[in-house]
Amino acid sequence: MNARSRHLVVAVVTLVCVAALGGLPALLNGYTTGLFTTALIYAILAVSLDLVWGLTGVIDLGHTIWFALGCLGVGIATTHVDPVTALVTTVHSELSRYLLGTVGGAVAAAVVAVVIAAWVFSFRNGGSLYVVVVTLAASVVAGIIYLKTGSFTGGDNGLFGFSYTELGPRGGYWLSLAVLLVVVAGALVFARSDYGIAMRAVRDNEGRAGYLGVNAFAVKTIVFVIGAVVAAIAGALYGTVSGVASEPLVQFSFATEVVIWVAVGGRGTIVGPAIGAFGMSLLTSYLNTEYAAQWLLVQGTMFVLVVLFVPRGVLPALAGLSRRLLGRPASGTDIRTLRLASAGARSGGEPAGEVAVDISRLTVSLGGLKILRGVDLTVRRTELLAIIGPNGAGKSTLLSVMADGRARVGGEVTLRIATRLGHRGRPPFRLARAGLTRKFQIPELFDSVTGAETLVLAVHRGRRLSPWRRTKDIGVAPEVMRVLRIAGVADQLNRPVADLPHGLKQGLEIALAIASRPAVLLMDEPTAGLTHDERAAIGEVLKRLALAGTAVVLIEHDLDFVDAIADRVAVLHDGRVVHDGHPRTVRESDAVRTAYIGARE
Ligand SMILES: Nc1ncnc2c1ncn2[C@@H]1O[C@H](COP(=O)(O)OP(=O)(O)OP(=O)(O)O)[C@@H](O)[C@H]1O
Repeated sequence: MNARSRHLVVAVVTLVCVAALGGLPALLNGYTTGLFTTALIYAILAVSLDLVWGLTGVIDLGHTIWFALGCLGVGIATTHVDPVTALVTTVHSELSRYLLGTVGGAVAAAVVAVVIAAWVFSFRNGGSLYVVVVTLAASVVAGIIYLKTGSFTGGDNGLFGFSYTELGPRGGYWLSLAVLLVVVAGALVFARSDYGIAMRAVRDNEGRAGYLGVNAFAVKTIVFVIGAVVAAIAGALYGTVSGVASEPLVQFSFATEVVIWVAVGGRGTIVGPAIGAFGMSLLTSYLNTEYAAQWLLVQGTMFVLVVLFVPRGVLPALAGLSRRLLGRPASGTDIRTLRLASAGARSGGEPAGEVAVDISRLTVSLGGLKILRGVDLTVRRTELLAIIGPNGAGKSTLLSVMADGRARVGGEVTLRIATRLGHRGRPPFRLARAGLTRKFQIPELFDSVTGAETLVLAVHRGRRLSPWRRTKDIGVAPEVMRVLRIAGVADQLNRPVADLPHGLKQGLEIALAIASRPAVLLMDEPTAGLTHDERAAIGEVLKRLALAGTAVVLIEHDLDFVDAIADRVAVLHDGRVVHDGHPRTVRESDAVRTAYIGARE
C-alpha cells in the first residue's frame, strides 16, 4: 500500500468513527449519554496531559488542578452573584456567564501554570525531578485551598446545580465531541510540526537539545501552559454539562487515573491517550459502583503490565503489530527529504584571521582535582586548530567549557562571533544560536527523533520553529550533504536515531554540527570509528569549512590525520598547553615528547 492509499484508509476510518460517535446519542438514553459525554471530556483532558508528559517528558502529577480550575471558573461565574457576573448577566445572555467562566478558568490555569513552570524548570538540572514533587504537592495544597474557601468553591459540598440546561444531554455530548475533535486535530498538527521535534528532543535528551540551540526551558514552559489551558477548557466543559465542581477533582487519585489512561493508551501519540481515557473512564463509570475495589485492582495491574511489557502503550504496540503483519517499515509516513541550499552567509561577519575564541588563564577544578590549570589559547577564523594530548589531559573538559558558559571556571573565555559575546553564564542554547556548535565524542542524540528531524533543529539553530508547519524539504549546505553521503547516512535519515549503527550516528553528529553554518565549530574526535577513507574525506570537508571562514577546533589522537588537515596544533598535558604551533613543530618539541612519554610511563 503506498502513502496515498494509506492516507485514504486513515481518512475513511476516521470519518466512519466520527460519524459513529456522532450518531451514538440516538441509541442511548439521557443518563448513558451523560456517561459518554464525561468520557469524551476526559479524553480531552488526557490529550492535554499527553502534550505535556507524552511529548515533552514533563510529568505533571497535578494536571487535574487545571481541569478543576476550568470547572470552578464556570461554577463560580454561574452561581455567585457578585458585581462582575451580575453586570455580565444584565448586559449579556446566560450563556455569557459560561463563556466568562471558561475564559476565567483558563486564564487562572495559565497564570498558575506559568508561575509553577518558571520556578520549577529554572532549576539547574531542568527540574525533571522537582516538577514531580512540586505538582504532587500542588495537588495537595489545591485540595486544602478548595476546602478552606468554602464560600467561593462550595467547600466540602462543592458547587452544584449550575449545568447549562438549555444544552440538554445530546447538546452536551455533541459539544464535547466537537471540542475533542478540534483538540485532537490541533494536538496532532502541533506534535508533527517543527516545534513538535523540539518537544520530543527535549523529552529524549534535554541537555543535548541545548547544543542544537533549543531553549528547553521555553519549550517546557510553553507546552506546560498550553496543557494547563486545554485541561481547563475540558474542565469548563465538564462544569457546563454536569453542573458539579468539587474537591475530588484536584485530588491526586484523579490525576493518577489520567496518567494511567495516557500510559495505557500510548503516550506521545495523542490518539492513544484519547482512546485510553474514553474507554477506561467509561468502564470506570459502569464498574465503579458495583466492583469499585476490583476495578481499581484491574486498573493498577493494567498499568503495571503496560509499563513492563508495552512501555510505549497499547496503541503503538498494536500499530507495530499491524506493521509487522503487513510488512511495512516503521518510518513509512514520516518522510522528509533534503535539498541543497545555496551556501548562505556564515554566522558572524568578522574578517578572516580575527580571533573568534580567546581563552585566558582558564582553570577548572572538580573537587580537589585540578583538570585545567591556567590554559591560554586563541582560535582564529579560517583556522583549523587541533588539540592533542595524552588521555586525561583535559581536552574534552576544555571543549565542554567553551560550549557551556555556565561551567564553574576561573579565568576567561571570550567569544567574538557575531559581535563580541559574553561567554560567562550563557547556557549552551544561547551560544549555539550565536554560532557555536559542538560535536560530542560519543554520539548523543534523541532516540525517537529521526536524523532528518534533528537536521531541522540544527538548520534552524533551534529557533523560530513553527508550531503548525512541518518542514518536509530541509535545505542543507553542500558540505552537510557531502558528510551525510560519506558516512552513508544520507538514505537512512527517516529512521529514528536509536536504530542507526554507531558509524552512521557519528556521521550524523558531524553533519548536525556543520548544518547550522557555525562561526565556531568544536569537534571531539569526530572521526573515531570511521574508516580511513571516510576520515580522509571528512578531514577535507573540515579543512574547506575552515577556509570558508569557520574557526574549527578538533580533538584528535591520530597525528597523521592532524598533520594532513590542521593549521595549528595545541598540545595539552596535565591541564596545561605545553606546545602551540604549526603541525610540523609538534614531533620535534621536547615538551610534547615528555608529555607523551611521561603519560605512557
Ligand atoms: N565528571 C567528572 N568526574 C570525575 N573526573 C572527571 C570528570 N570529568 C573529567 N574528569 C577527569 O578530568 C581529567 C580530564 O578529563 P578529560 O575527559 O577532559 O580528558 P581528555 O584529555 O579529553 O581525555 P581522553 O583523551 O581520554 O578523552 C581526567 O582525569 C578525568 O578523569
